[in-house]
Amino acid sequence: MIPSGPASRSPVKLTLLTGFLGAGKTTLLNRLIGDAALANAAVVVNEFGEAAIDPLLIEAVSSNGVISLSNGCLCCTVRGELVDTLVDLAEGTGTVPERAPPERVVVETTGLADPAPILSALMSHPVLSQVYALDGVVTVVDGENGARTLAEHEDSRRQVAVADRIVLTKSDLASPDGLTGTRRAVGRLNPRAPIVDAATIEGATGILVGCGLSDALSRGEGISAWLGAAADAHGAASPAGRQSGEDDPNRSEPHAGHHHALHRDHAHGHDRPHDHQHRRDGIRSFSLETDRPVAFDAIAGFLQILAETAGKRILRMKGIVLLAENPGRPLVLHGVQGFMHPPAQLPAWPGPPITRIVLIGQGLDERYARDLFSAFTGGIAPDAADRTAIEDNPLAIPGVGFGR
Ligand SMILES: Nc1nc2c(ncn2[C@@H]2O[C@H](COP(=O)(O)OP(=O)(O)OP(=O)(O)O)[C@@H](O)[C@H]2O)c(=O)[nH]1
Repeated sequence: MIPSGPASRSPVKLTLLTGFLGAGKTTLLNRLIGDAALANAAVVVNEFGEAAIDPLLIEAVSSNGVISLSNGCLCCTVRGELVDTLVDLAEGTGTVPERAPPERVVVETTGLADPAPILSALMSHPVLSQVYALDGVVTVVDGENGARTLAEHEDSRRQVAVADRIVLTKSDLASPDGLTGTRRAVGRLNPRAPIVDAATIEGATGILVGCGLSDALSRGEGISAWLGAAADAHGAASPAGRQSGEDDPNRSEPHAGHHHALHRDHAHGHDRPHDHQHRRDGIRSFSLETDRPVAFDAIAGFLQILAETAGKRILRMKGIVLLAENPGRPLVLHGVQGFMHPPAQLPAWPGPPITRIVLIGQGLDERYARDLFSAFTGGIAPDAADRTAIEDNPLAIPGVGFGR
C-alpha cells in the first residue's frame, strides 16, 4: 500500500456503476450515455449468466461501443475478464483492435457484484493502476425497495458503502415512507456520499463523470466534496470521525470501545466457493486528521502496516496529506483493501492544509486505526501504542521509518 510516486501519464478515467439487481443501472446509463461528457467513453457491461441482456438494452451508442462480459464467477473470473478487457481498451488491442484508447470507461457491474475486489484489482494491477484513474463509484439504489435490499444483502451494503455518489431511482414509484427509509439506510452506511434523485439528473457531469478530486476542485466544490461532507461537518479539530452504522441493526462491530493489539486479517480463501450469504457486518467510516505536517516515510509506513494488518477490512480509503517535505502541495491518496492507486500531488491547497484520511471499512477497528495513525504522525493518544511498542511488534515492517 506504500505510495510509490505520482503517475507519469495522463490516465483514462474510469467510473464504476454499481447497484443491486434491478435498481436501475442500465436505465440510468441509457439516459446519460448520449451526454457530450461521455462522447469518448467506452462502456463495459458485466452481467452474470449465459445470456448478456444488458448490452442489448443500452440503446445509445457511444463512440467506443458497448463491450459485454458475462458468464463467470461474480468476484474472480469476471474480474479477470474485466481486467483483460480494460488492458485491451487502454492499449487498443485484443477485443478492441485499431481503436484509440477512450478518454473514459464506464463499467456497469452485475447487480450482485461486490465492488471492492474490482476496485482492488484496478489498483493492484501493474498496467491498470498506471493507465486508469478511478473517477468514481456510482451506486444506484431503488428508492422504494432500497432499505429492504440493504437490510438483506451484504453486497448491496458494500456497494453503498464504497460509493462516491448514490443515485436514488424510482422516486416516481416510491411511497414517501419507502423513500425516507431508503435514504436513512443509505445514510447510515455511507454518510459521506451525496444522494441524488435520478429524476433530477440532467447530465452525466457530477454523476457518471467528474467524481474525482480534480473535477470537484475545478467545480469549486473543495476537498470535502471528494472526501465526503462529513469530513467538513466533523471539523478539523476533533480527533473523532463520523461513523456510519452506529444505529444500524446490521452492525456487529464488537470492538469499538477498547484497544486491540496489532493483528493480521485472515486471508480470504479464493480456493473456496464464494459465499454471498448474508452476514452481520460492521460497515462504518471514520476520518483520521492531523494538522501537523507528516513525513512521506511516516504516511507510507502507516499505510503499509494498516494494509498488512487490516487491508482486507478496508473497503475504501481516500485521503489528502500535508507532507513535511512539500507542504505546499497536498498528496492525494486513494486506496482499497490493501492497495493504493499511485498517488497524485495537487499544485496547491484548495482549502486549509490539513491531513485527512477517510477510511470505509467492514469490521475495521477504528481505535486501532487511530492509534496507528497517531503513532506514525506524532499525535500519540494517551493509551495508544507508541512508536517503540509498534517497532517491537513482530508485525511491524522492517525498514519502515516512523514519524521522522
Ligand atoms: N418508474 C421507474 N422505473 C425505473 C426507474 N429506473 C429503472 N426503472 C425500471 O426498473 C427496471 C430495472 O431497471 P434496470 O435499469 O434494468 O436495472 P439494472 O440495475 O440495470 O438491473 P440488473 O442489470 O438486472 O441488475 C426496468 O424495468 C426499468 O424500466 C425509475 O427511476 N422509475
